[in-house]
Amino acid sequence: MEKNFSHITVRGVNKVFKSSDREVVALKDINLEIPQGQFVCLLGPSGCGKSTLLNAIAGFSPPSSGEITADSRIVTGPGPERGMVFQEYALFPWMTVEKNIAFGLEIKGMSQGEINQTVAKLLDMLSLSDFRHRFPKDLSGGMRQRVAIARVLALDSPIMLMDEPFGALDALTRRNLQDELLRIWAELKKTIIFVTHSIEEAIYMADRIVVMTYRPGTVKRDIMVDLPRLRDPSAAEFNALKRELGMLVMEEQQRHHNDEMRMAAVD
Ligand SMILES: Nc1ncnc2c1ncn2[C@@H]1O[C@H](COP(=O)(O)OP(=O)(O)OP(=O)(O)O)[C@@H](O)[C@H]1O
Repeated sequence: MEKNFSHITVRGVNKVFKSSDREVVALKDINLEIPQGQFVCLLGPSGCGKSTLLNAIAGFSPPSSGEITADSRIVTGPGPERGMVFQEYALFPWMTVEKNIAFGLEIKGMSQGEINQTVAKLLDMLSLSDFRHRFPKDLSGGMRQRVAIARVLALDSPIMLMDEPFGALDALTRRNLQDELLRIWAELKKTIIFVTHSIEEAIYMADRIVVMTYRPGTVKRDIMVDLPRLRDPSAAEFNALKRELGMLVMEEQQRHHNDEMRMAAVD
């Protein structure tokens, strides 16, 4: 039997949303092979299907047709090998930071000793130790997102799916967390699929950038980024790639705009 070396495969995936008066082809014939340990950014303007694709890989919303595998198993729903980090933190407001991180481990039935050890390691890794007894409402956006990342890391999933995780943060906090995530990724060798509509963020973070088209969502360009890390956003190569990607994204942004104008004329 042929061995599957890709950590995630997406084969011939289509997704159509149907309502009484219209049909939206959110994904059309998406094919991706993602090896273990790769950091992939899905890039494109609003509405090009980035979240739809991520949710299909997460198993939250199955494709209309096609097949997705993770760890060589067909995805039919959420699974422990895939952890998800959302833009909106998704923390339990009634639990402290350490309880939020411990929650998934308690569900898994881990012993209290092991839980304490894992939580302490993650608090340290994400510089949260001084905040362990705080509730989410008493944390900044950046700190909350650190807790959200720690929660997913606690489950030790080899695959992390991240939907605009830093989209709501100010520029400085965002860069800080980007650096933390790169450090954790290098240390723990996770496979990461990271949705963003920031071109700079994609170039700063990714091994590979998949640029998507607006309606139907297809793969417009699949680019390997081989700039040395840590990347310097002021470097000439960084900016050359930024210009190239800017053109690609702008074309899709324009299609989005034209579509909205057409819809407004019909309504
Ligand atoms: N539940 C749904 N029902 C109907 N249409 C949907 C649904 N979810 C998404 N869509 C449509 O599918 C297309 C892709 O949406 P999706 O949210 O995946 O795009 P995106 O690239 O993630 O955008 P954003 O950056 O704004 O989150 C859009 O045209 C959207 O309107």
